[in-house]
Amino acid sequence: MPVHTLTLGQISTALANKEFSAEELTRDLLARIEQENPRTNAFITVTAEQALEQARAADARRAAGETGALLGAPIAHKDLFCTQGVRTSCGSKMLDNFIAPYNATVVEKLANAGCVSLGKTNMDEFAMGSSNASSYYGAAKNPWNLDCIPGGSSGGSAAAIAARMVPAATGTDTGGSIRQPAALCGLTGLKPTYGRVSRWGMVAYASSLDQGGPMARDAYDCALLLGAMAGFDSKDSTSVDQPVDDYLAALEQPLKGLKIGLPKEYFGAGLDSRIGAATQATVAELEKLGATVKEISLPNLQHAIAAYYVIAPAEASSNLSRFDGVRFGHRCDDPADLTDLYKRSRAEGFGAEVKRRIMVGTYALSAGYYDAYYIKAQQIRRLIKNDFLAAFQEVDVVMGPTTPNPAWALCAKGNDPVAEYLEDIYTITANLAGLPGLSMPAGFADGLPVGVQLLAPYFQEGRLLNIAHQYQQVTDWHRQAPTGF
Ligand SMILES: NC(=O)C[C@H](N)C(=O)O
Repeated sequence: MPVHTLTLGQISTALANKEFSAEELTRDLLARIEQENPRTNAFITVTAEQALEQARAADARRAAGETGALLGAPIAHKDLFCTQGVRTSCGSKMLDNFIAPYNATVVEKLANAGCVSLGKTNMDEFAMGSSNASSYYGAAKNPWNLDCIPGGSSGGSAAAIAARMVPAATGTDTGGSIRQPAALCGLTGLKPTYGRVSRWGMVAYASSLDQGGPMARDAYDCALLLGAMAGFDSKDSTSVDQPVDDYLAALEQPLKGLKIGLPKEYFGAGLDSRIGAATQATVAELEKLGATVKEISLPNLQHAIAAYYVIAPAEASSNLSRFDGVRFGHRCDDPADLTDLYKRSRAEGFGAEVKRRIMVGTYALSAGYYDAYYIKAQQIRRLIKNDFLAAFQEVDVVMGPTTPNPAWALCAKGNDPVAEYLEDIYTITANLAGLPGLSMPAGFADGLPVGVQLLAPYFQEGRLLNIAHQYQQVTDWHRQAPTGF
């Protein structure tokens, strides 16, 4: 089998069995990226030399007797994780010239585990979007249909994995940015509990919502990666000091007795009926594995988009104020004075969607409107969290579609930001409540992948991976590859 078709788990076994070296594997995948990246635009930067160096180091560590499962494992990083000596653009002209002076904790942890990073993946500008269309570097394309979006904002990571350029990648999820592109590209993606994975060196978008996590083809690979990414970090004040579970061991637990809740609000108007049917078929499959299913209610779901699109822009307007043309990033030519420098650097450096959110967020936080918008949104957030806490009194996990629709045509929603915001309806509540969520492949609609989402109580990532893994033992949606890749 060509190496690019292997999952991370298969690669790990093959490297341990010395079927190939990390360096040989890396060379093959770099050639694969050279061939497939022009069609998909999944990578913003390919770090060939550094990857080969890391691969040789992994081979040397193995020769010296080390046996780690990720020793020599190829990955890619979403381009908002700081990578020392490598451009970290956040998909923005603003950071097109920014070479990070240090590694994000996630990057460091995966490198220490022996991972080989092949490069930095495309994304919506500053992670604002659900299509990857707002990237300064052009949209990434969905390998299942190159005329469609791969989802966003971690669209480049999703496209790179679906196109078999790399078996796994990091993503970040503020309102669905791991789970939605995973769903639209036929992948498995996990947003951990808020605080589970360090955000040090992860460029901030909306700090009370952002969380990094793994994207891969199956739950096994996500478990492998999450085990290396998760853990307390004193450099991130939102990091939670709680032991990391053995996610690989959790995979094997039988599902007998698992109680699944299906929120009735998930199956109303706006849901593509084919995705509704795929979700029901997934439920039936899990019932066969011993789960029981119950209808539940999340009554405040209807307010989630409105609340999110106040809170996220509000936090973004604050976080992005640091990009002022003074310390780093884009600076306009020949500024007349300091005000002119700020104004023109920001006007030139940010794209339309980022500007829209800075303006919305600044408005929502302004003195006269703070109570009416920001405080109200925070109150709704509490109601949404309470809905979940009540649901988890009755069931172990909440399940539903990841997205209301499959991937749409590139630019189809270009002039209608709200239409794109509505695509986040099922994913943003996990961020508002801080809960872990996973999307797994569950079928197709007209040849485009469809995902099902599982949500669990805080720090039960192992449970989510367990359910997805058991489901993936009896289904093969996750094994399908897009035609031509
Ligand atoms: N960053 C995310 O999680 C994506 C979400 N659609 C947003 O634009 O905020």
